[in-house]
Amino acid sequence: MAAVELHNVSKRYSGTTAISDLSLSVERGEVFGFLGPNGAGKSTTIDILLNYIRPTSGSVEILGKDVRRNPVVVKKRVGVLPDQYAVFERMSGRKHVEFAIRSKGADDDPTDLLERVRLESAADRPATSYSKGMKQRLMLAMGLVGSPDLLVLDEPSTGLDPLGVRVMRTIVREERERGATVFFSSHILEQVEAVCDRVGILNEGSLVALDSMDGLREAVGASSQLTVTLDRVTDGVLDELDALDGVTAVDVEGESLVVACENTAKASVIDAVRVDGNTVQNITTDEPSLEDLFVSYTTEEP
Ligand SMILES: Nc1ncnc2c1ncn2[C@@H]1O[C@H](COP(=O)(O)OP(=O)(O)OP(=O)(O)O)[C@@H](O)[C@H]1O
Repeated sequence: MAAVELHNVSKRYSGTTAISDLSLSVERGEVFGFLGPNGAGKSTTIDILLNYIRPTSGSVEILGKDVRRNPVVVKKRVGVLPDQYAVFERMSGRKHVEFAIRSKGADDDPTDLLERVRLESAADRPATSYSKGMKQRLMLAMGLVGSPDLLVLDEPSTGLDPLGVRVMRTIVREERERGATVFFSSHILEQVEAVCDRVGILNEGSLVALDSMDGLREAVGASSQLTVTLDRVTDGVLDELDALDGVTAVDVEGESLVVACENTAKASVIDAVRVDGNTVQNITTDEPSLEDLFVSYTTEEP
């Protein structure tokens, strides 16, 4: 049984399509990164899967239950770190956690939860006096109440200090070890890269990539750009490169050739440019990063 299933979900606001026919399945025990630039539709998707808003069409199942037909069951088994939150006036961090425990009918020890998010020394201060990162860690402690089967983290790294980023990563790993599923949304690839098993990239309301981190790395690593500076660029060199398998583009910049090619073709490129007795003066390679891949998926046709 999947932890999260979206079946052909669309959401239209007057004049705006926020989500378009989105289908997605997240397995139990998986840490899933939900990536996309601002306005891609991440929060809308999360609001639909948490049953905060109704989709225009399509349906959502969480842990095998339709969220519209079983809202209470779903709520009990899901922990959320929301994108937007406010703390209660005059209530300490500890009181916030105790409130969450009561609301969920759980029996967690508030001190344990506050220690997990490294707020033990500030636990009895009013939460209104916390920094943004501390408030976010407090919300995370509240999301962990009741050992949820699914933890939904909406943009969890915004506003976090380095300690907060470490706490977040540790907790995601601990939750995965416990067997929980984590659905982690972010517009920052680096933050999902460190913890996620699989990522989906959302752009303008549609999923444009869905792969394991390793799969994405392979896709990125499969091609690179070589810049080869020669003593002179001859027609013979260009003909040789044109004829090579795995070369996708060649640009001439003065005495340099900028060659886009598959990684496996790099050695042949270096051999080919030596035709006509040319001498190689310099070679540099430019490997695209996962960040480049994210940008390419979200700004142009991949
Ligand atoms: N209540 C609303 N009324 C009208 N349009 C909305 C509403 N909520 C979201 N939208 C639009 O839907 C689209 C998706 O917004 P959404 O907030 O889901 O994106 P996001 O990926 O979460 O962005 P961000 O990273 O900035 O939070 C945007 O074009 C947004 O303007």
